[in-house]
Amino acid sequence: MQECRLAARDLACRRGERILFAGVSFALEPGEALQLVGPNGIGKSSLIRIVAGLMQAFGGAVERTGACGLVDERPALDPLLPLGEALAFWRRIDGPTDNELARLGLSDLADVPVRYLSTGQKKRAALARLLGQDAPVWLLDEPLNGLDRSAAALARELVAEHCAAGGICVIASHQEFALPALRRIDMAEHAA
Ligand SMILES: Nc1ncnc2c1ncn2[C@@H]1O[C@H](COP(=O)(O)OP(=O)(O)OP(=O)(O)O)[C@@H](O)[C@H]1O
Repeated sequence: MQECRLAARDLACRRGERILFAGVSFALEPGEALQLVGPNGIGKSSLIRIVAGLMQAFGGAVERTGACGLVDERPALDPLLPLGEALAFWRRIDGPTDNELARLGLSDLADVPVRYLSTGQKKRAALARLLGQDAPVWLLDEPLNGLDRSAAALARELVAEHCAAGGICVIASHQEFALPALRRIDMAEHAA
């Protein structure tokens, strides 16, 4: 696993004219995970996007060592391509990987265009892409949404394995995660 660290100092976020949150700080070392909790609209996804570098913070700073992989509701897979080819596109960039299709129970869907996949199958495909990416910092926005019980159990297992291997994970989720080194931030405590 590539070296990794992730820290946020006094982060604040503004969307439109509204300050969503302020004063969010954390520091994660290899093997540690952070769960963001709080009601709908409090700013969990916004915080994930700031940490991913997709949105500018209104205040504060993020320091990250190591590549990050993001899973949110928009899988980075070409909707027009069969799933196998859509993942192969990334494999050409990320390098060869173990058979992540099989791990996610997607082997039979390699020929199905991404746009025809169900919600849960798309989420599994996004997790397959994440595995292939081999990034030490995982940013997971509602990773269990749409997954059936066994796929949700697998996703939790993947997160636990990733942390056990020295990775870092930030998870925005309303579901419980049981991890040895899990911290929680209740975003409601930082609402501005
Ligand atoms: N482009 C935008 N301009 C203004 N406000 C926005 C924009 N995008 C999102 N918002 C608002 O920012 C707030 C926070 O949204 P965000 O998706 O970060 O919340 P969340 O905590 O992840 O919610 P959920 O639990 O429903 O996923 C919401 O009130 C949303 O309407």
